[in-house]
Formats: sequence, structure tokens, C-alpha cells
Amino acid sequence: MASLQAIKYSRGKLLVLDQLRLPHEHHYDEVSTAEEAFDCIRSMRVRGAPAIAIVAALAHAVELHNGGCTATTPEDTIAYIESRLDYLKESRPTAVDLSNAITLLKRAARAAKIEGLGHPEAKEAILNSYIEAAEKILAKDLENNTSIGSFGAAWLQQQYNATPDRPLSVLTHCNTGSLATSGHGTALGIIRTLHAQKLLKHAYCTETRPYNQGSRLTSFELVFEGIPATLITDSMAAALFALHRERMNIGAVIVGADRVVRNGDTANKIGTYALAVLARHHGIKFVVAAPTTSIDLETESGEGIKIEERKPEELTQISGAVVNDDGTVDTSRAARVAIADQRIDVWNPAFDVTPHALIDAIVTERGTVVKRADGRFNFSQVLPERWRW
Ligand SMILES: CSC[C@H]1O[C@H](OP(=O)(O)O)[C@H](O)[C@@H]1O
Repeated sequence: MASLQAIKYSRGKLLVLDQLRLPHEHHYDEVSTAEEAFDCIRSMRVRGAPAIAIVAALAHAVELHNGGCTATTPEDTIAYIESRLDYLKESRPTAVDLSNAITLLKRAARAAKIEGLGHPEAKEAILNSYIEAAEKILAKDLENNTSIGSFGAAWLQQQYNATPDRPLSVLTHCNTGSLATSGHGTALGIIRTLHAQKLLKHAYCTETRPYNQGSRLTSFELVFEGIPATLITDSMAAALFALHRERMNIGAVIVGADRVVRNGDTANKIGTYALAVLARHHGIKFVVAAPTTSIDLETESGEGIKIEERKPEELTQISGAVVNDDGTVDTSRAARVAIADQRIDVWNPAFDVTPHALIDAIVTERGTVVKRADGRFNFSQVLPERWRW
């Protein structure tokens, strides 16, 4: 049964949809330890900045709930939790949601109400404080996404005076929907909300080479939701804007974010920067959708963002369901094929950085941020001092 739920959780059990098998196969992996979570994230069976943070947080919660911590003293219990979180932080370095969640979870473990360090219930109090904080991350993410959807749709409606009689078309990159979050999505969440409000004419999604989050995941989500959509290759965006901007009323490129830094520079899936340049050239708004968990105020500009590089095989090989001679797809059979000379050198950065100058708006769950007169973003309205990580 097809599902858009990337993560299924109940206390003591975590199931994660294996996105490497999508869209043809729906298989959930049980993830119960930090090691299993690390591999699930590193291999991109689960991906998407918020989903990565949620799986890491909850896998360790399951581990703790099921007796994985053998420490006895409060100090050793906290040390164990912190060591596992530091290990998980290394699974993927660019998206900041994971490190922000780890900061929050460490704080929760240390803030456990301990009557006395020698109190027999001290360890239990620490474990419960961690588990409750991890569960809140899951619950808050869905709330964030529906709020981002509302703010983003309202901003675009206002920018273009969009109505059901004059709806907007938008283009999105990568996958930022239910398969990258706990549900609804960020950039794709805005598209869902525009569609629900009858303000969406058409959605275009890019293939998003080399991992194909767009063709494998976003296409699946858009078809699943019955949203009018067209898949294009990354290289077709320029021609789409040049030839169909007016006719399709393409008003915005809406993308997600892995890390928005203090000046608004944004790291996102490779190919995002090119779309920002094209959008600016064609007078199309470029909108980043990101929960405040994806904002990193410690880093001043995009130059400070570590860009993950991944293995060559993700570009020189591809997997999919077998297509029979009659053209039907046999979803029970998968195959992996080489699509390049395996001896060629490959450069495979998973992300690029879009300068804030090319970004028209950054939509968060606490409101839409636009640049001030000095051309800089200021996030204090959505991330006041007291809410900083
Ligand atoms: C709301 S997902 C944000 C972000 O994460 C994706 O990267 P990946 O698929 O490599 O985890 C993509 O960059 C999305 O825009």
C-alpha cells in the first residue's frame, strides 16, 4: 500500500520508509539503535534535513527505551547519551537540523529533574526527559510544515494577487515533502497549500540528478496527491522559463533548505543555485522554505558551510524497476545499471549555496522573512534571542 509517511513511531519502535526503493517498492526498516540510524541516514534510505534529525533523535529514544543504556549513574547516563548523539551528528554534515536537534536533546537530558544525583530514579528521569524531547521534535515538525505552507501560500498570493481564476504555477527542486519531513513538507508543503486553496495552476518538479529525489520522490508525492504536475530534467528549467513563463503563469521557484546561515545564504540540493540565477534572470520569485530548525546563526555566510561530497556511483550508476519488453514496469524486479564509464573521475557535491542576494523570501513556521533595505536578511523576528539554539 503506497504511503507518504516516511517515519512511523510509537514509543519503543521506529519504522523508516526505505526511500532508495521508492517509488516502486514500499518497505519500512525497523531502526532501533544509533548505528542503525547512522546507516539509514548515511545511505540516504531516509533523507531530507528535518527527517534526518527526527530519525536520529527517535532511534536513540528507542534505544534508550529498550534498555540500550547500561550506565548506572546520572553522569554516565548523560555521557552515554551525548556520545551517541555526537556519533549521529557525523552521519551527514551539511543539514543543520540534525545538529540543532542534538543541541536541544543534550539540553533536555541535562535538564532532567533529578531530586539528587544519588537518587535511584535519577537515570530514569534523564532517559524520560530525552525521550519526551525527541518525541516533541517529531510533533513540532508537522506543526512547522503546515505553518510554512500557510505563510508561503499567503506571501505568493499577495505577491501575484493570485486567485482561483488566476492561479500560479511554480517549480520545485529535489524533494521537500512528506518524504523529507514528518508530513506535509516545506517547499512542497507550500505547493500542497496552494493546491488546497485552489491557487495552484501547475507544479513543475526537476529530476534532481544524481540521486533523483525529484523524479523518484516528488513526482510520486505530486501524483499521489492528485496535484497537476510535470517532471522536467534539471537542464530544462531555462527553456521552461523562456518558453512557458507567461502561458503557465510561472511565478516562483520554491525550494527547501539544508542550512540557512546568518546573512541568508542557503545550502540546498545541488542545482538550487542554478535555478536561483535563472529565476532572477526571468523575473521569477525565488523562495526558500525552511523551518527555523534549519537556520544556523552561528555561521555568518555560505562560505562557512561544509558541503557533503558523495560517492561516484551515485552518478555513474542508477537503480530502478525492470521495464518489460511490452513497456510495463515489473515492480517486483529491481536492477542496477552503469550509465557511465566507471573509470571516469566524478565530482558529486550533494549541495550548493545560493547567495542571499538571489533569494526573495525565506518562509519559516514563524513567518516570511524578506530582505531589509540594506539587502540583508534579519532573522530576529523569527528567531528571537531566547529561542536560539
Ligand atoms: C525539507 S528537506 C530539505 C533538503 O534536504 C534535501 O537533501 P537530501 O535529499 O540530500 O537530504 C534537499 O536538499 C532538500 O531541499
